[in-house]
Amino acid sequence: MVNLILYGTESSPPVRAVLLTLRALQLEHEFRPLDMQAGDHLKPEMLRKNPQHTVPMLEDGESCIWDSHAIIGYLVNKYSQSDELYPKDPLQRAVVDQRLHFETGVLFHGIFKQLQRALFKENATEVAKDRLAELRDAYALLEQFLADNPYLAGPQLTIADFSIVATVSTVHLSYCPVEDTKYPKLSAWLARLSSLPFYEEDNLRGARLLADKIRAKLPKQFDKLWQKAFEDIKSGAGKQ
Ligand SMILES: N[C@@H](CCC(=O)N[C@@H](CS)C(=O)NCC(=O)O)C(=O)O
Repeated sequence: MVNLILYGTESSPPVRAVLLTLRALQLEHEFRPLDMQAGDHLKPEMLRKNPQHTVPMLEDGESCIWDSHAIIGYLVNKYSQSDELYPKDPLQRAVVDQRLHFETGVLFHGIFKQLQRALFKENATEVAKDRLAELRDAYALLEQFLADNPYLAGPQLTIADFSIVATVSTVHLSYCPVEDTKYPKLSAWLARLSSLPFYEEDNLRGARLLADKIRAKLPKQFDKLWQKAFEDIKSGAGKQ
């Protein structure tokens, strides 16, 4: 009997990576929402469970595990009958791990968190050109990761796809659309992930929540052309 409790907020990309994994593995769990604005994650009982006070945080019986990448690997290792989502073969696993580290170091902490800090802590009203350039470089790398395969770590869906789609879909909907003409493989991959039956509930809904907050902070960057690109994407996003 599985006794899993996930703490977090659905707008958080790493939380959504865990939700996607739980769903793909059909694992029963309880989701305990935390109000991050109100500082729920900093309360003493939460700090005892996770001194780093980040979400997602997973409680499995007596054990607490945090960092989405550690959590999603753990879930497959412990609960999956098959190793498809996180292959045991050393080389295949190294490719998945590389993608997971890319998400942590480059996409999330290198780019996305910097943007969030600028917008929500420093009250910036534009995405700095350097930040956009870094993100486009990251998109170009992802395009290369997808050169020979439909998924980021090979011919089959893995936890690397869940981790990266949670962040990429958020920036795609908020300030840097994955344009089909520039990044055809990445755009097709996003559509492929979007067609998973649980994608809307476990990722898109939360991604939209956060993207709406980010876009509201960027009034100057939304001239008519820019706006139109987003309207097109938004209206098509649920159908992909
Ligand atoms: N690399 C971590 C990032 C976790 C993270 O920074 N989460 C944010 C929410 S998106 C958070 O908990 N921020 C609150 C804090 O750091 O106190 C992961 O993948 O779990």
